[in-house]
Amino acid sequence: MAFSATTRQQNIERLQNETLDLLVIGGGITGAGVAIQSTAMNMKTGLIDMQDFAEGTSSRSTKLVHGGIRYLKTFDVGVVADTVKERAVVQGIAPHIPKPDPMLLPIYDETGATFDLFSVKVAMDLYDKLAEVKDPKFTNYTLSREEVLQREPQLNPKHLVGGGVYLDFRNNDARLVIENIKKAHENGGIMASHVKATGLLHDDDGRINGITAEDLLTGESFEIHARIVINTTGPWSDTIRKMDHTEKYQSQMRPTKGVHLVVDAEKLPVPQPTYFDSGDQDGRMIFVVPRENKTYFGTTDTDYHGDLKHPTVTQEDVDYLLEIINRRFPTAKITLDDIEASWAGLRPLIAANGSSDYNGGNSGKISDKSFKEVIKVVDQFESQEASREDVESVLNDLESSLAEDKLNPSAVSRGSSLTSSPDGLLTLAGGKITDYRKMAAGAMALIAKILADKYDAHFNEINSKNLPVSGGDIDPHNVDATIAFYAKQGTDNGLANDEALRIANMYGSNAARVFSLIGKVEPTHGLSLAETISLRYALDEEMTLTPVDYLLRRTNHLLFMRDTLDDLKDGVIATMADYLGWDAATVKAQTELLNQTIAESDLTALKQG
Ligand SMILES: Cc1cc2nc3c(=O)[nH]c(=O)nc-3n(C[C@H](O)[C@H](O)[C@H](O)COP(=O)(O)OP(=O)(O)OC[C@H]3O[C@@H](n4cnc5c(N)ncnc54)[C@H](O)[C@@H]3O)c2cc1C
Ligand SMILES: O=P(O)(O)OC[C@H](O)CO
Repeated sequence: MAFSATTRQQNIERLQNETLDLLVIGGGITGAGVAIQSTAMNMKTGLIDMQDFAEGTSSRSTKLVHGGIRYLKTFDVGVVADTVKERAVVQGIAPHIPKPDPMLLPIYDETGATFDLFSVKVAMDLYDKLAEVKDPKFTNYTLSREEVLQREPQLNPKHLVGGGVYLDFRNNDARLVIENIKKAHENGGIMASHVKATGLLHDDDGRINGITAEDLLTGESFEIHARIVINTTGPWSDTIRKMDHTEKYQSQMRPTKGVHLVVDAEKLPVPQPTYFDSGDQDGRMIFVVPRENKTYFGTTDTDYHGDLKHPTVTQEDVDYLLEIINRRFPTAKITLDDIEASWAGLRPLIAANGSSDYNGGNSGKISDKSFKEVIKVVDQFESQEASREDVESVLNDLESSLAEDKLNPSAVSRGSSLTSSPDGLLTLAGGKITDYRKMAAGAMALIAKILADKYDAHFNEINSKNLPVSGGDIDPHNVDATIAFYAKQGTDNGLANDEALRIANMYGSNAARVFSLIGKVEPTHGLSLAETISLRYALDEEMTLTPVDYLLRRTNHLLFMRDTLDDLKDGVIATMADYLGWDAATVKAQTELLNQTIAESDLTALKQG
């Protein structure tokens, strides 16, 4: 189904002229999850993102679907229970994306270790129980020191006492977003990238009924009218909440930066995803993940106060991660020059969140600071110096005692928050990619209630656990055979087996649409047939507007194919220029943007000192 640059233009015109039931601000995984469910319920839904879909945190994660076994250490069992159960749900609705990939957790006998051999078994058993893992292929087990070293001989043997192996899933985060967005579009949603919410509109009763927006590609400003507006802007959530120009809204977000670095697999060969303590007694655990023929590792977890759009990798981040990696893999001797790619993302942590509140309602006592604010605003209310809304706003932003500022970033809950401002702006923030479906289902329950109560508008119920994303029409219990079946359509039409498998794995049940382009589009500008049909599909059906959209988010070439990227990029730019009718100035600008993105990713500036 066409979902192209032309579709974007048409959708912007529709957003200007039609009143929506629901407008979603933010096209990361949280907004995409709301949009797929609201459109499945036949709500007239619009979604805008000021960047490309998934260009925020949702393409900058550790690329896992996992419950966060380390959160058990901070007794955040609620988040783990909610999230780890969702692994199987996400795999069920997007079978071509998350893939089971058991994690090796080496245990070191050192001060501040998250687990010892006893507690890791307890944690893994609880993790499996919560996730209802029953397949003996995937149930957890422990390894002796020798068995761990047999698997990963490069690991430092000093103080190593053994290890655990438990099920988690690898993920393609940006692909999960775009497949939700595409399905929402297929359901009739009105989606547009590079459209920025610039202000909130209110009716005569002061209730939010839309936004002002700007098409960032043309500079055109316009209004979008909707019965309900939900803010799913992750790290930007406070920015939207404060657009009301009411200082009463306290910040609720505490973004922390996480960095990943990529090296060639030969530099750091790991047979499976590996997860261990930093060893710095900072509560951090570090992932080392094999992906394609690379290995990436991370992450840092540092409070962030900079530009939300462009978190960057600093020398300090690199030093922190390399020190840990070279200590845990002493023969690897990874240096800055070995880094081929990198990415930095911002966790949209909720400062005052003791766990997830999918339908509102927080847990934990309130902090002393909040307690004083409550007393003050109630006194002001009683002396008519404050309104009821003022009191409600302070209550809305209570800071739980569990998340005082002094908590170190890694101890802050990864739970989510669903709140409603006094003017009716909904905000769904925090959480993880792994529980995006559950977060959205909670929000949809509230949205459906508001539409019924306020507008007498009723919509069909859905079971979002059975709502496949675009490309997800695959039996989740028979993925490999189905992917192989799809791939055969590629090899039958002249593709090499590895090319056909890459396309089948990437697009799932949409692979047939990609392969159907063979014979209709001819390779140009030196691109292979496989790359040509993949790029054409991205342009026709994935609202791909720039080479960075394609090379970083629709595919992961920029991160995991750095060594062949230079042979590819000019052909991608030239082919897009033909398709989109770019003039020389646009080609130059897009080339510069791509080169700048690549230089930022491979840390050219740091390497040049
Ligand atoms: C380092 C790191 C590792 C992680 N690893 C994992 C993991 O492996 N597994 C997991 O489950 N979770 C992981 N997470 C958490 C997960 O990535 C996030 O919880 C999730 O991506 C947040 O998605 P979101 O849609 O809420 O926010 P975002 O993805 O940031 O989306 C918000 C969107 O809103 C848009 N926006 C902002 N302002 C406006 C505006 N004014 N108008 C229009 N659009 C606007 C932005 O452009 C952005 O695209 C990780 C997070 C980090 C930082
Ligand atoms: O929640 P953290 O701090 O473990 O960071 C996110 C991980 O890297 C993957 O979810």
